[in-house]
Formats: sequence, structure tokens, C-alpha cells
Amino acid sequence: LKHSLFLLSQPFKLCNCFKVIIGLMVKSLSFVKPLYPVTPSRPPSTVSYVERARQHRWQCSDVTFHCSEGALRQQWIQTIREQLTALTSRPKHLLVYINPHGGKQQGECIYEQKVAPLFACASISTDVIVTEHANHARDHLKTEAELKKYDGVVCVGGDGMFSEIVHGLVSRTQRENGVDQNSPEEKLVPCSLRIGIIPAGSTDCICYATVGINDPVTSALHVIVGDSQPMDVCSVHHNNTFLRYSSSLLGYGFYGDVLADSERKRWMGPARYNFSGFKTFLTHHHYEGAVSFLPATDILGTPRDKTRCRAGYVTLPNLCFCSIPEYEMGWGVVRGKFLAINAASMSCACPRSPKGLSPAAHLADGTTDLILVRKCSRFNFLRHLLRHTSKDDQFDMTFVEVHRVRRFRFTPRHWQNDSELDLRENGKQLFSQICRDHPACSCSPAYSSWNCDGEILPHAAIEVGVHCQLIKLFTRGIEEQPLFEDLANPPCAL
Ligand SMILES: CCCCCCCCCCCCC/C=C/[C@@H](O)[C@H](CO)NC(=O)CCCCCCCCCCCCCCC
Ligand SMILES: Nc1ncnc2c1ncn2[C@@H]1O[C@H](COP(=O)(O)OP(=O)(O)OP(=O)(O)O)[C@@H](O)[C@H]1O
Ligand SMILES: [Ca+2]
Repeated sequence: LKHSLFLLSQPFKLCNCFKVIIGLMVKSLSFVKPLYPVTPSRPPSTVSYVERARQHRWQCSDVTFHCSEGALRQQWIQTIREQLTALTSRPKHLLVYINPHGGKQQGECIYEQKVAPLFACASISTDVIVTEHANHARDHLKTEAELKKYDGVVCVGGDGMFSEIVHGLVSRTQRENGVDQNSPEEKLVPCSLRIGIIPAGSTDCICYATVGINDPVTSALHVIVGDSQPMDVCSVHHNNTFLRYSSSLLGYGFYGDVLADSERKRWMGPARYNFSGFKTFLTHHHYEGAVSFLPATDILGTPRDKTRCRAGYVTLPNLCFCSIPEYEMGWGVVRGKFLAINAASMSCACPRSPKGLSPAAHLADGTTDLILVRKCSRFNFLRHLLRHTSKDDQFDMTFVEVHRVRRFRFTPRHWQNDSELDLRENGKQLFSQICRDHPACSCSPAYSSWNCDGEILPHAAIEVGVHCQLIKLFTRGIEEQPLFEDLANPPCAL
């Protein structure tokens, strides 16, 4: 017990053994299956703790203490409770939103069976809202929720659900601080509440890229121990009008087309992305336009580094959101025909691509990695895609370039500066016009759509700025894997 209490008072200290106590929870005595004869005067006490398993997974284990002296036992329990209460980083009251329709539609079941018992065990009280329609969570957070009552917000769902929470919290924070979201140069006020993600979606990229695995129990344990990881958020504008925030992928061309097609096949569940991905790959459309960007020259690191964003990586939040006039001089421009224009504000690692779209991107450095894939053959594009699933460098190809940037703009060719013109109508008109002009060619439509964290944007011409560390998550980033993992012989006893 002394050993446990010592570790409890230093919850983030790592030791060299496989089992590491990160926290303790006192379980109700009624849960205990006694190992020794128990009398009413000598009930055992069970302490639950977190231990690491393989591949970034965390799990909960129990240890049962027996004490013949009632007074001493009470002292143990009292001390553990006091120590736990003293840990101010741990949340005590959470607001939970569950999307019952995300991913394989298992959100409610995952929460009730895997997460709620852990929260109860850790004495966390919860208000749970099962959403009834899209944007329910966003609008509730924006206007109604009594946020002062909570230490954090938890969403059970995928990246789209997380995006709702971000929009609700960020918009509310800006409104309460008198910040105008429509101005692309405005510095946004960071949100104070941390966000927890219990993965129950189709891609779960934000969860995977911040924890290292999409496992509901692991994520719940990171919430319980009160982890905190700051994260960048991009704001997306069109003609000085705010469109959306993005925290993972902003993708035009390939990923925009995959998403647009897959939205019509939601009934397929997560498999819709494979189907639409294959179809979009065969379609092989390219799009013409100009990308201008402000390179992040004042930071260490490039998208081609071998370093990875890992737990404990420290970034200096200075110079993170810069106004355009100050840096106008340093802007670069790339024009051409692109199969894909991707901005990855984080690695975008997910089960489909465990290293992600930009493996060296950082979660909280105030930059996004702008990946430009120029028109190339299907064969070469397939080679590029396949490299997302292997150790080979997906940027080491003549038709791919990547820049670490603080802001960027995209202007499609043929774009008319008319905000009233509907993107799809405009696209259709142009497509038919171009194809009439070149009847024999296999023309691409003039416009694709932007995939903004899994939502389609209504405009092709956009301006994007990165807001450094605008939000915080209940995670600690991906931990380095221990060099020796010997599950068969866990060496450290309690
Ligand atoms: C040949 C295999 C190549 C595999 C290449 C895999 C690269 C995958 C990179 C995924 C990056 C996901 C980034 C995260 C985006 C999320 O904000 C968003 C919302 O959840 N998800 C998607 O847009 C969902 C996007 C899902 C995209 C799936 C693309 C699948 C491509 C399949 C191409 C098949 C070609 C086969 C030719 C024989
Ligand atoms: N009750 C609801 N009914 C219908 N749609 C909902 C409801 N609650 C939330 N949504 C919407 O469902 C969409 C998809 O949700 P979610 O992100 O959880 O799953 P997903 O799209 O399968 O996973 P991923 O985003 O990881 O690919 C989101 O855009 C969200 O706004
Ligand atoms: Ca970043």
C-alpha cells in the first residue's frame, strides 16, 4: 500500500517496469470477490489502477487489500480518498454527448458497457445526452449548456461528433469574449474545458492520432487520470465569412471527392470509405488552381523529419497566430493541376494508415502540413497512396510537395468572385462548358469539394489560418513504446 500511495502522489512518474500505476480508484466494497475468509469486521478493500498493455492500450486492474484492524483499514481508505481529491487535474463532473448513429451505431452500448462503469468507479458524476439529430451537441454547447458545472466535455462518436463539440465550445468561447469569428485575422480565445473522445466512429482519426489507439477503455482512463494535451485548430473562411473549424484533415480533390461520394452511402457504415475511395481512385479527377501559403520558417522541424509528435513534446506558443500584413512578404504560390490538396494539422493517423497523412505533423505547434499532389498517372498515385500504409516516404515522389505553413489560401481556376454562386451549380455549368469545348477528352469537373474533418464545405475558394493550442484534450499525446515489452512476465509487483 505504501508503494501504491507513493506512486499515487506522483501519478505521472514512470518506472522501469511494465506495470505502472498511474492512478488509483477506490471501488465500492460490494464489488469485491474476497480471496480470503472475510468477516463483517474485516471486509477487504479493492483499489483499481491503470496499467499499460500493448500498442498504447491502457487497461484497468484491481488489487485487493486485507487488513485485520478496522481502524487501520479506515485510515487506508481515508488516505487514498484524500490523495485522489487532491489531484485537481482529474475531472469530477463531466458533460457527455453520445452519437447513437456514428460508425457501427454502437455509441450508446460502448458508453454504457465500457465507459460508464469506469467513470462511476472513479467517482466522476456525469450528465449524459444522447443526441437526437446532427448538430444537437454543437447547438446545446453553443447556447444552453451550463458549462460552469463541468470540468470537461466528453463525446462518444467519431471525428464528426468531435467536430460538433469543437464548434460548440469554440463558438461559445468567442461569443462570451466578444471575438468576431468572421474575421480571418482575429486571434481566437482558447477554450478552458478539456474534451474527451470515446471512439465510436468510422475513422476516429483524432482519437487515434492523439492516443495511439482507438480503444474506448484507454480513452476513458486518460479522462479519469486527468491528462491534458493542447491542440491546434484551423479556421476556414470564404470571402471574410467564417465557414468551419478543422482539427485534422482539410482535403480538396481526392479526399473531398471520397467524402462527397461516401456521404450518399452512410448506410454502408465505415466500409463506405473503401468503396468511395476505390471509385474515386478510378475516376482520377484532377483540379486546377492556385495555392498560396505562409511557410512556418520560425519553427524547428519540417514535414520530412523522422521525428514524431509524442507525449511530452513541448512547443512554444509564441508567434503562433500571426496577422497577414506582418508576414505578407513571405508568401509562396504554387499553381497547377492537382489530384489532391491536403492540409494535415496533425498526423491524421488512423487504423487505415497508422502513420497518417503527415507522419511528422505536430498536434500543438501552430502549423499545418500542406501536401500538394500534382496530376500524375493512376499508377503513381496508387504508389503514393500505398506508401501511407508502409514505412516508405509518401512525400519522396516527384509529383508531391509538402510545406509546413501557418496560413494558406486556395483559389480554383475559373473561380468567379461571387459568393452567391452555388459551388455545385457553378461546377456543373463549368464542367459541361469545358466538355463541350473538348468533346473527346476525359475532362475533370472544374471544382472538387473540401473535406473538412469529414464535413463537406460549400465553397472551393477558402482561406485557412492555424490557431495554436486553441483547445485541450483529455489525452497526453502518443507515448513512446517501451523498448522491452514482456507481457508474459509482468515483472513489477505492487
Ligand atoms: C491502396 C490502399 C491505400 C490506402 C491509403 C489510405 C490512406 C488513408 C489516409 C486516411 C486519412 C484520414 C484522414 C482523416 C479524415 C477525417 O477527418 C475524416 C472524418 O473522419 N475521414 C475521412 O474523410 C475518411 C477518409 C477515408 C479515405 C479512405 C481512402 C481509401 C482509399 C482507397 C484507395 C483504393 C485504391 C485501390 C486501387 C486498387
Ligand atoms: N442523433 C444523430 N442523428 C444523426 N446524425 C447525428 C446525430 N448525432 C450526431 N450526428 C452527426 O453524425 C455525423 C457522423 O458522426 P460521427 O463522426 O460520430 O461518425 P462517423 O462519421 O461514422 O465517424 P468518423 O467521423 O470518425 O468518420 C456527424 O456529422 C454528426 O454531426
Ligand atoms: Ca499542428
